[in-house]
Amino acid sequence: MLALDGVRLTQGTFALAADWAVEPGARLAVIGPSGAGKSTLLMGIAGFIDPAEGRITWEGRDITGLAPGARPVSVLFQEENLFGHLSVARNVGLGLRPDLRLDAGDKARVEAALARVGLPGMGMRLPGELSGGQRSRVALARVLLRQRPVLLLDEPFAALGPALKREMLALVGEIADESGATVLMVTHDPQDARAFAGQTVVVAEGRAAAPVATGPLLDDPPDGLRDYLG
Ligand SMILES: Nc1ncnc2c1ncn2[C@@H]1O[C@H](COP(=O)(O)OP(=O)(O)OP(=O)(O)O)[C@@H](O)[C@H]1O
Repeated sequence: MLALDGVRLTQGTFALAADWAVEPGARLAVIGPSGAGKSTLLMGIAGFIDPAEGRITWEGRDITGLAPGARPVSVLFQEENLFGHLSVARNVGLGLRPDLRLDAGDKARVEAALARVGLPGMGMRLPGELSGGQRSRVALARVLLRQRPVLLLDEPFAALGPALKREMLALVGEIADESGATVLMVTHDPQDARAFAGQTVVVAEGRAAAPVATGPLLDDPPDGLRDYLG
């Protein structure tokens, strides 16, 4: 279980409170107005922002003081997640070994991860030689290899067209099901939330609310959320 226990995250004068927990394997959409603190929430869980108050636990273990790399967490951001000068295989290999000293077994795992995301045999290419959708798949392959139980997605496919975005969300869903990962995904698109996430966290007015069932929330949103959804 991932638990946010009386957590308060601050960035400058901005503050966000969160006090809830999610079961392992849950899929959560994180929605709310621009600037409300969705990325702040993810960065707090990932360890890029230290909470001013409270603690974050994973399976009962306090992870609040751990560096990002030591947390049971992988993050996929919206911006390009790849190094342009490294081959696709080496970009993926970074998920296994940041020093890129990959032995034969590591290389086989990289190739298997590329095959899993539908890019078999593409390892020698540079990211610039791939389409946007293929680059998203490479970033996903790296996350897959890291095998962390919590996956944080910050609008990772916002730059893709609707059909490609649906395809990528379906792929993330399949991979999350296979690995049992807990997934939190920031999105501005209610359709993504419906398609991908059984539960939704609404971030607004300085609070990341406890997750609630996505369908009923979007069918009959509270006033503040209704304004945001338009
Ligand atoms: N480095 C920073 N220093 C000070 N304030 C910051 C910093 N980064 C973000 N903020 C403020 O924190 C608040 C929350 O930002 P955050 O990026 O978490 O919002 P968001 O909900 O993810 O927005 P969007 O949907 O636009 O990406 C904003 O008011 C922002 O101005």
